[in-house]
Amino acid sequence: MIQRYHNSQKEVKGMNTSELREQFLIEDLMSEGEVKFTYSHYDRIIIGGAVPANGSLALENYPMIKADFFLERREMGVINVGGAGKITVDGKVYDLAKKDCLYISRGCKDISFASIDAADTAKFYILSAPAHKEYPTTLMKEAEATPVVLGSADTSNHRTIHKYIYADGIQSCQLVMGLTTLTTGSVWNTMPSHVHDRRMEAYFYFDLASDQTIVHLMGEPQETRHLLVHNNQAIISPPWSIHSGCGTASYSFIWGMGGENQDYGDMDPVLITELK
Ligand SMILES: O=C[C@H](O)[C@@H](O)CC(=O)C(=O)O
Ligand SMILES: [Zn+2]
Repeated sequence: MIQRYHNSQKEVKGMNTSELREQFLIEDLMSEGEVKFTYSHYDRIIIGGAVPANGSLALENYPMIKADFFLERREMGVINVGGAGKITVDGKVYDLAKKDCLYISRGCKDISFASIDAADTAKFYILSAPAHKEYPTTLMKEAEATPVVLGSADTSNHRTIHKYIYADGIQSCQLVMGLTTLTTGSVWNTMPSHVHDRRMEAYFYFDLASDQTIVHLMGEPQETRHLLVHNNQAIISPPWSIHSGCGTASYSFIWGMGGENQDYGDMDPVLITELK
């Protein structure tokens, strides 16, 4: 498990490309046969990926969290972005097709990830946040999440948002999670952009062609920086930072948050004309 500490706005203004990437980009997340985690000190979110191939991968305990087991004091959200897979939670098996989401309760001990077909592996994107109580482990299929369509072709940001874990969806202590898919030809996400000082956010980009890229914008609204992000990579967005991106082709991404509230609409919008 890799650890990433906080950075102040002032510090970030002075960073060069590699410093920004070291702090805010997670490049190596989905690796066949492995489970990988990054512990971010923004709201103590753990960001991870599990790609089981032949045989299942167990969720192990990590000395860094000083717990008896991973979810002793934590909750977890998982979304599959690959082929069909299954997650076993204390003996109960949940089937996750692509874009299905599983919330796993605090207190669950034996968790393992598996693919149905080793030639078309599942790719599980994982977020975990500290949790003060148990909420039921709940599976939500993509079709069960009410889609919200935003943007338009005129502004190249036509996209569909699926909300899974949030105040009006799967119940959790603090985790918020969902995914957004751009319509072919649309390339802009989260524009107009926003900040939410009450919550950090992480984006995980997927379904981007391997020879394409996304110019991800971060930073204070009047002090933006960019990260060139490739398929299956994640970014960490501090609470004071915008998080928005423009792809060289269409793509999807998982957004997830931890912090003060689970109100999806808690965003302080930034006018496009005020961005610098
Ligand atoms: O706080 C919410 C998040 O930034 C995302 O849900 C935004 C998003 O998916 C989009 O506009 O496409
Ligand atoms: Zn946001």
